[in-house]
Amino acid sequence: MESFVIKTPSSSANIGPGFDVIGLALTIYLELHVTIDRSKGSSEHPLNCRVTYEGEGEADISLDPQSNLLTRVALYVLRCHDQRAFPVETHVHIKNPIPLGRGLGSSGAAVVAGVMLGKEVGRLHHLDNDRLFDYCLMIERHPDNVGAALFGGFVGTYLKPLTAADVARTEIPLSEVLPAPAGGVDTGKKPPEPPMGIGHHIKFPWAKEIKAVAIIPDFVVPTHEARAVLPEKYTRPDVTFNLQRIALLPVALGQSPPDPELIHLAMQDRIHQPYRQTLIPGLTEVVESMSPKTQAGFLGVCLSGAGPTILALATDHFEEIANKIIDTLRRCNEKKDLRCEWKVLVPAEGTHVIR
Ligand SMILES: Nc1ncnc2c1ncn2[C@@H]1O[C@H](COP(=O)(O)OP(=O)(O)OP(=O)(O)O)[C@@H](O)[C@H]1O
Ligand SMILES: N[C@@H](CCO)C(=O)O
Repeated sequence: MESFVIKTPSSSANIGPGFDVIGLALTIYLELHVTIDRSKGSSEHPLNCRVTYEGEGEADISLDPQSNLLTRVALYVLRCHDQRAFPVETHVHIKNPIPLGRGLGSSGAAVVAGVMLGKEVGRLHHLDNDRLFDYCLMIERHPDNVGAALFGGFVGTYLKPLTAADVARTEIPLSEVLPAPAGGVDTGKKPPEPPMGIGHHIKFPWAKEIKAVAIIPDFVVPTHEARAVLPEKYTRPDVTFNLQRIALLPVALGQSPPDPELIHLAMQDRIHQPYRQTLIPGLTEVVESMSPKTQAGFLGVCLSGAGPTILALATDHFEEIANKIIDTLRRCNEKKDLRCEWKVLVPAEGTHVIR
């Protein structure tokens, strides 16, 4: 019997001005506990895989390996390597403490863990993390969450310009990359393989004094809806505003001791947060009311990913900061008893396999 655990961190994307570029891996981990009994002759489970699940969204996540996002992603990697199913007999137990659709990269973590699952069960040892990143980008098309979840820490991610033929390959509809149900009618057709070297990342330093306070409201904002409210075009002053801040952000967050005024300025944004205010009542009020001048320990604040989680960076006074943000969210929300959880997190290790 073979067994191993895949651990993948949650993540916060954007950190203010870095829309679709910057990601921060955080210390809430998705875990896959995998066992494979290759001695069994056959399996009663579809695709030779039994899926069990505990944690966030337990009632909603499909346990059918043909429909579950994680196993479909693993199967995509396997099928690109002429393996049509999981090895007999695979059991994947998913432990997921990352809240779904809240801006903490649950889908990015699922995609990264799924790609790693495909590599491990398929014994595809030649696939290094840079190549796995290409596979992730065929599924989640913005690199910030998957980059942070795969490589860990505080990262800048970017895509290389692709040839026309490669663009055509990455623009293949997701339904062809990840046919659902994955085991439907198996035509034996190989799915489109990712072009080589689509995605890249660079690691930024992170000052040890800085902690991330995640304030997690009890409602879902699906990423596709939060992307649909963004405009197609921006004005030159808004683009310049963000460029000026993104040039500061990685330096400001790497400096020890941190400079609160510089961080506060570097976390401002005009590309996504103002438009998402409609989906997250109170976001603008939180961003405009919090300042290092009036709140001890506070450095800066932003929307985490596509929201609704709010991410405050701070050196101390975490509870006071979280409570102020929760009060503002409640004041601006129709639901005055809006429930919010909060957690103090730090940069996390990237995806790894424990044997
Ligand atoms: N462990 C998992 N297993 C299966 N499906 C998952 C898992 N985690 C996330 N998903 C799918 O991803 C969806 C959430 O993705 P979405 O991109 O909307 O939000 P998010 O990734 O949590 O937030 P953000 O992208 O803003 O950080 C869930 O509704 C579910 O369909
Ligand atoms: N950069 C992405 C992250 C969410 O997945 C967005 O803000 O839409």
